[in-house]
Amino acid sequence: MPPLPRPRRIVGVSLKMYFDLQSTLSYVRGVYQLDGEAWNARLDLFVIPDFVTLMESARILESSSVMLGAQDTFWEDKGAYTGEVSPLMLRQAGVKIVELGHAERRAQFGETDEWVAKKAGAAARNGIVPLVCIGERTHHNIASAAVGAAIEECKPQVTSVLAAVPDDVEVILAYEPVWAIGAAEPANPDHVVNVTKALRQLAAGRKGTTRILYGGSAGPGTFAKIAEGVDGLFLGRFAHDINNLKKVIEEVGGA
Ligand SMILES: O=C(CO)COP(=O)(O)O
Repeated sequence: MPPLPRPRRIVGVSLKMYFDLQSTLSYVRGVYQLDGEAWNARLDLFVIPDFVTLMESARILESSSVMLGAQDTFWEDKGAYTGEVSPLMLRQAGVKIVELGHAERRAQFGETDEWVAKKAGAAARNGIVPLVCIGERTHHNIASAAVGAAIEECKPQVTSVLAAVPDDVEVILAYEPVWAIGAAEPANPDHVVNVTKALRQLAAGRKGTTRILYGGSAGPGTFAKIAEGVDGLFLGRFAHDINNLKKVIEEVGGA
């Protein structure tokens, strides 16, 4: 099969719950300053702060191309759902991307593929790009077995989401092997390339853009080794130093 044309590259960071209010806003201001770098590198840049700082973050990023993301959403727009966050309101607040099904949410808050798919549908319905995190929980020692097992585990995570969103909307899939999150180093590059190539085939027939990111202890030096399989990186801790985010933007633009 001929290789599929590749979409525009994209780099972003989720702050999870690492920062307080002031440090979150100062980080978002730092990302705003990198808008020009991202433009020069011809890639999209996004930042995902917590819910509390979303409105203020939207104001900071207003005059830039940096895309604002949220860390989750509920699947209904309105109603008696105490404590949940509406995708309609996220869109009204300026959110362009919503992260769904992160491994931490799946493990600690019981997120299922079914919920993630419903949330992805709700995001798409509201004109927000779903960024769906997928990945296998355990790592097999034998490389060939590890690839096959990872693909098998990721497949239902992907297909349930693709079935829940219209074919012509953009979807971002973040391949984040659970065992590589919060680790010292990212997953083995061959493993990432082999798994993401297979995941790309699952979305091959879609009319909408599907971009595939890698996440899990990613930082400067990660992208070049896996560029064959992915369209960018989803960063965590190693982007807390904003200079690392700058380096990654340059690397992803240059690779
Ligand atoms: O989970 C991640 C991004 O969503 C990755 O986090 P770390 O890069 O801190 O491992």
